[in-house]
Amino acid sequence: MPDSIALNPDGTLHVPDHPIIGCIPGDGTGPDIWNATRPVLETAVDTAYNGNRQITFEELPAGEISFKQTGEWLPLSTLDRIRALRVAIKGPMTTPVGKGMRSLNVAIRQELDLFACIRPARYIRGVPSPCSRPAAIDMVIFRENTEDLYAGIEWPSGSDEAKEIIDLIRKKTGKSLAPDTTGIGIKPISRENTQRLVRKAIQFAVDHQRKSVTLMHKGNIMKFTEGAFLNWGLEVGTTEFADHVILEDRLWKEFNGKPPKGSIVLKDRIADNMFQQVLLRPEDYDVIAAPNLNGDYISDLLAAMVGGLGLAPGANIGTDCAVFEATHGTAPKYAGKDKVNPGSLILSGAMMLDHMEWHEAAELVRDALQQAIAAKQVTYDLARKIPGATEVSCSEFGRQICRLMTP
Ligand SMILES: NC(=O)C1=CN([C@@H]2O[C@H](COP(=O)(O)OP(=O)(O)OC[C@H]3O[C@@H](n4cnc5c(N)ncnc54)[C@H](OP(=O)(O)O)[C@@H]3O)[C@@H](O)[C@H]2O)C=CC1
Ligand SMILES: O=C(O)CCC(=O)C(=O)O
Ligand SMILES: [Mg+2]
Repeated sequence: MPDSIALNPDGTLHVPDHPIIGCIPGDGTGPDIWNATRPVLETAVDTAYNGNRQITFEELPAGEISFKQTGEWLPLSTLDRIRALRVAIKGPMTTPVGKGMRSLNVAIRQELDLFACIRPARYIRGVPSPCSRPAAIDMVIFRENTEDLYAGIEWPSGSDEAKEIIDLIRKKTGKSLAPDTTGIGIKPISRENTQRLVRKAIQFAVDHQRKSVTLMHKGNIMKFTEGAFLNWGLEVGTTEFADHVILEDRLWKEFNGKPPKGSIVLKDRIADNMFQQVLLRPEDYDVIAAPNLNGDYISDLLAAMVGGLGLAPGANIGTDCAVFEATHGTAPKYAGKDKVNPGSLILSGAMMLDHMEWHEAAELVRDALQQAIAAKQVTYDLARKIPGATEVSCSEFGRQICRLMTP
């Protein structure tokens, strides 16, 4: 009988052999990539466990489809059901620009307190990359997922609230802002939310024998938000992980730049420099911990470095539940055309299987995806850059991965 995933008293997951997992197909190209991904995950589980394990996907309403059917963009019942099921996978959802409702994707993360957005960027052989040494790219972003400018505290120019804040700023700082044309946005960054994110990033580095964790911030300019992110992050590293972590100045003073075996170098980089560093010296960067906006920006850059958004997976992880989703958005111009690369959601599904400790199935998915790329039967985004490649549709790419997994 299908059953929900539960939490053990120590916080680990208890996954039954027939778990129910929530799924939200999403908007735009979301249904295309979800329809290609679902059979891949089902086939992987069936093959890895000889039919003894099976996922039942339960579709949950959210986004445009939900609004048309129920009048609600993100029903509370969907959030409750994800809480109860503990694990879900979703396609992207549309957010209007400069007007309209706030992001449903961000709302899911905030409402479920999925505080860590984890986005690996690892080069897959055969994928075209704009970088000269793509094989050196193996980074994992830990993006704070609940606060920063994404908190959604903002007022439009000319509103009473904006004028009130502008008055307050004038009184407190003596600085005049143009009262009628200035829009106001608030950037909250807290010690608690920073430290739980950085803690998770360093713990990941310890558990996976990674070489460094880099705190990416703009603390020279935004001293009490991004600068505080750095200070609070360093505090976690140097107190809670003192046995593992070594700071860069000590690394050079005492070890001539060569980290002692088993240590994790805790670095910090100002955000603008960080963009050129990862491009020019990818081997020097490993785990990256960043506030929400920096994490969003660097995610798409790292995705481009390993082949584009079509191959960029992600996970939103909290204490009680987790929601897996691609890094990219709805790519609306391709919606319903069965064209885009489902690889990003397929690899997010592999992360989900790892999260459930179904590593054999996760490995099958990753291996088959690599084989499909090696066979040069790929979607448009890769086909346009791989000499001699044949373009296949989104669904065909998924079917090909299924075939490659089937004995
Ligand atoms: N988590 C979420 O649900 C997210 C939602 N969004 C939302 O999505 C909407 C569109 O955002 P936009 O800025 O255009 O960004 P998108 O990520 O949707 O698309 C940008 C470009 O990336 C490429 N791309 C995206 N997905 C794929 C894929 N699966 N396979 C191959 N290439 C892909 C395409 O490039 P090319 O044109 O070169 O083919 C596409 O035009 C917005 O409403 C935004 O708010 C955005 C990000 C995340
Ligand atoms: O929610 C959105 O519309 C955009 C979110 C986004 O870009 C991201 O999470 O990477
Ligand atoms: Mg983004």
